[in-house]
Amino acid sequence: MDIIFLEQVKVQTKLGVPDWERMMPQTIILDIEIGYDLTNACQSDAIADTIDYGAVVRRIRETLTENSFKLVEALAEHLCQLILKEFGALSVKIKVAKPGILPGLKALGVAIERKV
Ligand SMILES: Nc1nc2c(c(=O)[nH]1)N=C([C@H](O)[C@@H](O)CO)CN2
Repeated sequence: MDIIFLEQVKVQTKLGVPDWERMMPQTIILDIEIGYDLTNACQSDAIADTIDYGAVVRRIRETLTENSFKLVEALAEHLCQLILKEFGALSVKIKVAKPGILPGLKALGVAIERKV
């Protein structure tokens, strides 16, 4: 499977289990691997034959402004389903990290993979 990757994407969103945590946006960091057949794009050199990674980032920022989640798990699932359905990806692997939440560790979060 060919991969389009987006590394260390910083996004502002309202996220967290306690109500107070969702009152203000916080920074999360996303690592995303989008599975897609890039054979045609490699030959044609045409953006129409691939998934425009800039469009994916813009859509992620938009949906994470419009939506608020309690769990990083729910946020990760939402993004996987959006990329599969709206961009025609064959698979999506996503890691969602919340930095600076607990003392003594750099970040925590989840990583999930979904396929069509
Ligand atoms: N598995 C998870 N555990 C926890 C989450 C989560 O999203 N998934 N979230 C929290 C709180 O939001 C915490 O980050 C801050 O109070 C706790 N555990």
